[in-house]
Amino acid sequence: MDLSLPNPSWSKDMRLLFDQFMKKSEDGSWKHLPSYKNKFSRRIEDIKVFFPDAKLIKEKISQAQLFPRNFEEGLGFEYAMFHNHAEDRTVCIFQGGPYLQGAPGFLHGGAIATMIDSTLGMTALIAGGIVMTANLNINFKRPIPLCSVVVINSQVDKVEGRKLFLSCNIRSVDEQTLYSEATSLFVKLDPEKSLT
Ligand SMILES: CCCCC/C=C\C/C=C\CCCCCCCC(=O)SCCNC(=O)CCNC(=O)[C@H](O)C(C)(C)COP(=O)(O)OP(=O)(O)OC[C@H]1O[C@@H](n2cnc3c(N)ncnc32)[C@H](O)[C@@H]1OP(=O)(O)O
Repeated sequence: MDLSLPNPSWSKDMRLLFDQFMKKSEDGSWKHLPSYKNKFSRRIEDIKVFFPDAKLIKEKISQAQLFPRNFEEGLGFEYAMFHNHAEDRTVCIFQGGPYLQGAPGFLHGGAIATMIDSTLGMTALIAGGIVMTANLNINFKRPIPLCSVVVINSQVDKVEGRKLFLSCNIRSVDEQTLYSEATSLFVKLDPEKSLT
């Protein structure tokens, strides 16, 4: 089940943004990225190269679920991503639910970091294949109100061999508030090196 499609917990803002990006996707310049709880099978052969322990693959990965998709509808991370291939960038529309509270009435910094890492990670994955986050720097500039909708804009800034440098920002829907900014380094995994 694609969990990045609208559901009844989505606010009017979230739905409006989703519809706008779906419209932009009609000419092929943007692409909606589906998102599943536990569908890793498409990449399982790639993953086996880096995690050669067959027992782990069979027992653990078959039970694995994507962390931000492990909340009941509307309570945690509601999000949808759209990718622009020509510009090497991804936009994530994100509504953080009540179970993501940090300071009273606001999102937890770890929840914000999760969505930043996920959005940058998807952008890096599309640009570079199997990558992992090596470094992530976040400036939290304004607190994000719980249950509000924000827009995460991420892009690939530079590629140097196996290293992909990406950045992103989080803004309010009206673009007037800059909530967070981040820079990151993703490293393309080397099939010659074991991760464990
Ligand atoms: C991984 C499987 C993906 C499969 C995808 C399937 C489906 C996708 C579905 C959903 C995707 C959602 C997206 C989620 C994204 C979430 C991503 C994460 O959170 S990953 C988890 C957190 N990260 C880690 O646990 C990584 C731990 N670190 C490592 O394993 C290693 O350090 C490494 C990052 C793999 C790099 O190790 P490696 O041996 O390969 O490289 P080197 O150490 O030789 O470094 C290469 C190069 O990079 C420079 N480097 C490395 N680290 C840093 C750093 N922290 N800061 C600065 N520079 C760094 C290093 O100096 C080398 O540079 P140079 O070549 O110039 O010498």
